[in-house]
Amino acid sequence: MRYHDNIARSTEHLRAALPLMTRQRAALHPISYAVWYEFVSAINPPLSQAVLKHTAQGATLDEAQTWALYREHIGESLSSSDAEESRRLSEGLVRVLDTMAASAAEAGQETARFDNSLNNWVEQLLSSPSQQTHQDVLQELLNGTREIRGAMAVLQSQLAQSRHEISTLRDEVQKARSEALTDALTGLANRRAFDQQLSACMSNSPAQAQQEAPCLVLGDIDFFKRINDSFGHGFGDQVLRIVAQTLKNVAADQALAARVGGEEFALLLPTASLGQAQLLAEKLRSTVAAGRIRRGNVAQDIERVTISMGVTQWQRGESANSFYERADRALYASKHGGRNCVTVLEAQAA
Ligand SMILES: Nc1nc2c(ncn2[C@@H]2O[C@H](COP(=O)(O)OP(=O)(O)OP(=O)(O)O)[C@@H](O)[C@H]2O)c(=O)[nH]1
Repeated sequence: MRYHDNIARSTEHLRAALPLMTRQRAALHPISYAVWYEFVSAINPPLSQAVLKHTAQGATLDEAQTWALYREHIGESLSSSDAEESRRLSEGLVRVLDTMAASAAEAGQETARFDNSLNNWVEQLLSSPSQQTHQDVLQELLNGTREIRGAMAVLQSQLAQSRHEISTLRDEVQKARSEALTDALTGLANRRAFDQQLSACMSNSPAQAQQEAPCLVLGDIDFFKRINDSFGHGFGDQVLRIVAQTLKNVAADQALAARVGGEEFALLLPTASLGQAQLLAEKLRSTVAAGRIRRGNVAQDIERVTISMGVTQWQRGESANSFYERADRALYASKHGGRNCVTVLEAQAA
């Protein structure tokens, strides 16, 4: 998932995006919402520039332009499940907006009618000295006021209902966002969250060569297939959850812990020396190796679980792929070196 604003920020973006969206010629659908959300949250500079270019001198975006901007600057980064979730939530948003717009229009008509009546009544009062006319007009005024009060009460309750729906939608957006970044089995960050953090880490890394750059620790459970084959997939899952918990404990607040593949894990340290990353990897390796995992209620320990690790540090200017591949090479050096060990690969030596 590419969006990680908290509720307050995303509500601000929603408020900023809605008026912009409704000003365009394109319909209010998930695609236009994605374009305007990314525009107002400034997370996608190329998209923002393209939008500004298209909307220079008061021009508005039509359907085809909106889709083209989406395809060129957003589309490929969204998975189909994101798109489906986004479609569902945006439909909800459009429904709420439609209801609010209809209620506001109705209340507006009601107020205009009342205003007309008021003018008539004032004219009648001023032009007729008759007591009876005065009484009739006052009665009509009373009835008219009751009606407008009733219409306002309906509008207020519809607005309260819309507020409630928006708040539910906001919660759903938040939940969807968090689910899209979390590995369902282990609760760790998933590969997508990891990739996002990795590129954020690389772009936020200080330019000075003497400051520490991000380090990456990759770990892969040894002979995991054998664990699955011997004790079943359910037990394999349990092992994955326990190793993930160990990762979380070891990483604490020093590193992002993620499950990046079936039985493959990663620790991303935003700023650390290679030595510190190696120490963390060693701590993780030894903690996993020292643990014993019990199968259900059977009071019998299985063979210990071990994990092989690869460690490296980002070299300024290199791509995320090259950084990740070096950590992977270090990991496979550990596998070929007998497993249950840590291999460190420096960028210059790779
Ligand atoms: N239980 C369970 N197994 C999984 C999951 N994802 C992948 N696997 C299994 O993980 C196993 C990985 O096996 P291999 O890639 O052969 O690796 P390995 O047996 O750990 O061997 P080495 O890595 O060489 O030590 C496969 O049997 C996959 O089916 C999962 O979510 N749950």
